[in-house]
Amino acid sequence: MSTLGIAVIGTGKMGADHVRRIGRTVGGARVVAVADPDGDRAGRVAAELDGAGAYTDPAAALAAPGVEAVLIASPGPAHEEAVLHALERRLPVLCEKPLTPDAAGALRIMEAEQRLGRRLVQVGFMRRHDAEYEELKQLLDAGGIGRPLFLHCRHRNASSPAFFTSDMLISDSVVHEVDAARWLLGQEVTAVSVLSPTPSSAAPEGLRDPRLVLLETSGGTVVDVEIFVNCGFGYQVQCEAVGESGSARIGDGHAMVVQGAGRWGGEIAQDFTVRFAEAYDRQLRRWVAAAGHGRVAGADAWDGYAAAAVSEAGLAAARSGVRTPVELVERPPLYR
Ligand SMILES: NC(=O)c1ccc[n+]([C@@H]2O[C@H](COP(=O)([O-])OP(=O)(O)OC[C@H]3O[C@@H](n4cnc5c(N)ncnc54)[C@H](O)[C@@H]3O)[C@@H](O)[C@H]2O)c1
Ligand SMILES: O[C@H]1[C@H](O)[C@@H](O)[C@H](O)[C@@H](O)[C@H]1O
Repeated sequence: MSTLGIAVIGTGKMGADHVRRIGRTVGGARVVAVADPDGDRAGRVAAELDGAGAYTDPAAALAAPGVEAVLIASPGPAHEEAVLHALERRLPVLCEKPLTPDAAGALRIMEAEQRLGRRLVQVGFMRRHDAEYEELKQLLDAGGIGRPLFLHCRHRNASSPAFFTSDMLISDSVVHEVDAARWLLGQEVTAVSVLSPTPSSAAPEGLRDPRLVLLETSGGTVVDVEIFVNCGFGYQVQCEAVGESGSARIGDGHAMVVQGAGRWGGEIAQDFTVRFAEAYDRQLRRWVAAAGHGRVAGADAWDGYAAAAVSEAGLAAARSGVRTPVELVERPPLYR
């Protein structure tokens, strides 16, 4: 059986995790090159692989022998350049979220794809591949709880990395809920408001954590998102949909519940690599299968662009304290 040769750009936490998944749990693909400006890190990841080249320059990794597809797991601001290089080579791309932190960068990627006349870019919005999210979408699509009125979302991380900024609570974290809401509801987000309480005393100095983000949608649904990236106790991603005739909730965790000594309870995942392990596997398997045929199997560049436009409006709303409308360009035919 032929296998898809993948170059992985960025070998930090997520890139190294994807490399392990491609080797262990995803069939039909192999990593043939990795790139990271931190050459030691790239070298350590490549050393675990059979014959993969390690590079400090992403462009050199894309030009390496056997590269047929690209997985980008560098920080968000570096995504645009890497995606455009991959498109110049007509390579299918799985780009970690956010596609770009800003709408203008995502538009440039869409323009490059339109010049090629093909969609080659998939965005790593992995919740679209999570079994619980898929079940909720099926229920909503089937009208199982009637017209959706609210999505109540909670997104909590045990702690944030040192490089995390107040803007990233919106552009790097809430961007997941933006995509999930657009996908679950089949609607665009039209306006954003942000409320920021007095920061938690556990938040690093200067970080506006937590925040409450309100999204209004084209179909009149209201989505509230609590984002709290230093909650201390674990990784929690929950979503309750409330419709005209019922409600449905996902993300409560399904670990064993233990009762004893006047208490009952279970464990909370500490990290996204645990909570979304199966979703990352499924995302990779679907992408590998689709990329082999020049297709995408998940969020595309339009979805990446729409999410970036909502993030931009969210950042403006957070600064001004004023409800901010989302301006989208007309959806090009390639993405309809
Ligand atoms: N889908 C998810 O649940 C999820 C989870 C975590 C991270 N992410 C995303 O994955 C990406 C990486 O996040 P991370 O947590 O692994 O960060 P990280 O800091 O652990 O790793 C980033 C790596 O990219 C390297 N890098 C920096 N600039 C680069 C460039 N120009 N080209 C190539 N590599 C470069 C860094 O040296 C580092 O090794 C981000 O886009 C992040 O939002 C997604
Ligand atoms: O980059 C990470 C990742 O996307 C996680 O899924 C999310 O929970 C974090 O908030 C974010 O910082």
